[in-house]
Amino acid sequence: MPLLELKDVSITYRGLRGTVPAVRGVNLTLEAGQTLGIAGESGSGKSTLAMAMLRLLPPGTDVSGEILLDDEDVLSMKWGRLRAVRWTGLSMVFQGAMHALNPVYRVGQQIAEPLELHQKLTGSALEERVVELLDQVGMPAWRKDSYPHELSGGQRQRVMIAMALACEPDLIIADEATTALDVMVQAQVLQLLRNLVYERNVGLIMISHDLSVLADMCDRVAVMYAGEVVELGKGHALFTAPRHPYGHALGSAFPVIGDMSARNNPRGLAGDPPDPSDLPSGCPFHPRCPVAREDCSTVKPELLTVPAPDDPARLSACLVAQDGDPIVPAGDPTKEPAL
Ligand SMILES: Nc1ncnc2c1ncn2[C@@H]1O[C@H](COP(=O)(O)OP(=O)(O)OP(=O)(O)O)[C@@H](O)[C@H]1O
Repeated sequence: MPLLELKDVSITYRGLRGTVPAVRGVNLTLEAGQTLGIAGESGSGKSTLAMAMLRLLPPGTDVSGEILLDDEDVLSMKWGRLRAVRWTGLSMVFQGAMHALNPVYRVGQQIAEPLELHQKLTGSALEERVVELLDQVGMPAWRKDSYPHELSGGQRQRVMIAMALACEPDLIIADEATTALDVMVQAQVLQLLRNLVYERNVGLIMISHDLSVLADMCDRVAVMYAGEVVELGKGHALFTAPRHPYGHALGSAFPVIGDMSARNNPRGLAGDPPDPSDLPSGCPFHPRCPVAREDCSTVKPELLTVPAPDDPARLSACLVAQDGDPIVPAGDPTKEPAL
């Protein structure tokens, strides 16, 4: 049984300016001890999906489908159970730690809170655990007495990670958790997350704009476009041999670790992602797609198996790739993906 299973998850925001279908029909699974990356441009629905897993979306938002954590549907949990699950089952490290920490409490108190509440720790046992958690994220014990404004951005982010680890959750969702950190601290935090996965069999979901981090860290990566998963495959293979033109464009816009040709040929993608409340017909990517055919504007591609080297189970929602045709136009300056 997978640790996490998302079945046909769709999410629609409802507001004064109408409805926004931000996530549509997402199916994903994650096993314990595995890392799943979620990639995609800004607005593709990555954070919305993560917030739904913790049921943190604004009231009135429609969420359909199932989000099964250890076979228990997060969407139908009672409030008390959900509160416990948010720390002990899955926890999230948000982007922007400054806003997530409470400015009037010392960081040690903030790390202690879930431990008091959910693990009933008190006194010296509580203090020891706080210090141990700070140590795990590379911070000295005396930092427990600091206020958030006395810490650097990287230190605050590490405090957030210590809080997320506090109750030893089975699943951690890291949403751009390392993006704002300098390279050295980022490497430290990534190593910490890796250790948790390997040593404690934690499941990790990493949401990041930094594809080199995803390629390096993740067993599998889901590429999202306009609220849908358009490609799903093995971490590194997905960026070296994409099977969707959007995956290719994303991969060639960012350097992939160890692939100097991509580094020398960074290339952005023309145009903007579509407005989720006014999606194009057919494949939502077709207006920006360099290899779109006529039927791409009328036929909505399903997510089907399109094998790639080292990744026979790759899934791609692209009619061109599904027909075995090149997903990169002739003469494209970026590296042709291996066929
Ligand atoms: N509270 C909200 N009300 C209405 N629409 C929203 C709300 N939050 C997000 N959206 C819309 O939902 C879509 C998905 O947004 P989301 O933040 O999930 O994308 P993302 O891929 O995480 O982007 P980023 O990388 O910038 O965080 C966007 O079109 C966004 O404008």
